[in-house]
Amino acid sequence: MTINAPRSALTSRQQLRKALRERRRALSDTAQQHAATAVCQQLFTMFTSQTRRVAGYLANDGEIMLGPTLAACHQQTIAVSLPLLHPFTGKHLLFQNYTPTTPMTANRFGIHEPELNSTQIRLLHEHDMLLMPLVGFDARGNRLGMGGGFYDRTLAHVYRLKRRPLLVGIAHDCQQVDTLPVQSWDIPLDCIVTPGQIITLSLNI
Ligand SMILES: Nc1nc2c(c(=O)[nH]1)N(C=O)[C@@H](CNc1ccc(C(=O)N[C@@H](CCC(=O)O)C(=O)O)cc1)CN2
Ligand SMILES: Nc1ncnc2c1ncn2[C@@H]1O[C@H](COP(=O)(O)OP(=O)(O)OP(=O)(O)O)[C@@H](O)[C@H]1O
Repeated sequence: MTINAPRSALTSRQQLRKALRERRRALSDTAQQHAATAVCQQLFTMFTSQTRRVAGYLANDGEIMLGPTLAACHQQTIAVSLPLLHPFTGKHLLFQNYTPTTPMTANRFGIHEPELNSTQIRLLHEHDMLLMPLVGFDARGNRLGMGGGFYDRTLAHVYRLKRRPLLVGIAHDCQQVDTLPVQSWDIPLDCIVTPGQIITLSLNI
């Protein structure tokens, strides 16, 4: 598939990404800890007795930490997966089962990910919820990520699945902007969770 976008749209996306990444990196440790706890509480209002497996991430670059959420999932026997960069394409993500004893390794961005173990890979449809770190978002559910297109490529066919995970963006409130330029390849989110709000965008919730 060839994906084209006007140069002006790409530039403003890049400028916005830089500004919003600086904004979240500027948050204090205390603000980060409050955010992590608040998001954990928000997410646990969304989990149900049917929630069996959630894909998270290990925070990087000022993203909201999911430590409290993943620990609470572990306690409540909700299985957790983490993303790892696809070893062959390098452009997609795989999701692998994660427990506190999983061997980890740093990927090419310095983010820790599970060491590849094919028996522990979990497919998209095996997840009830995918928690995706956002660089920016708007109230309509448009999302800006790190710019690698990893989530967009990985989720390109998610709507064709018979059973699919809820797509939940996680961000600080200060990452909200009025309107984000939309790209043709963007995958709409079902919901955005911040420490201060839950924005519901689809009827699936
Ligand atoms: N915590 C976390 N894990 C994640 C993601 C994420 O956004 N957050 N990803 C979501 O996609 C994937 C990794 N994607 C990333 C894309 C760009 C950069 C990044 O820092 N880029 C640098 C340039 C780095 C380089 O090329 O050496 C930069 O833009 O400054 C990091 C991760 C998989 N794991
Ligand atoms: N389905 C796809 N197939 C091929 N390339 C894609 C696809 N989706 C996105 N891309 C490419 O990925 C690049 C980054 O996209 P974009 O700026 O939307 O990143 P992002 O949404 O911030 O990143 P991410 O998905 O990693 O969070 C774009 O250059 C785009 O061409």
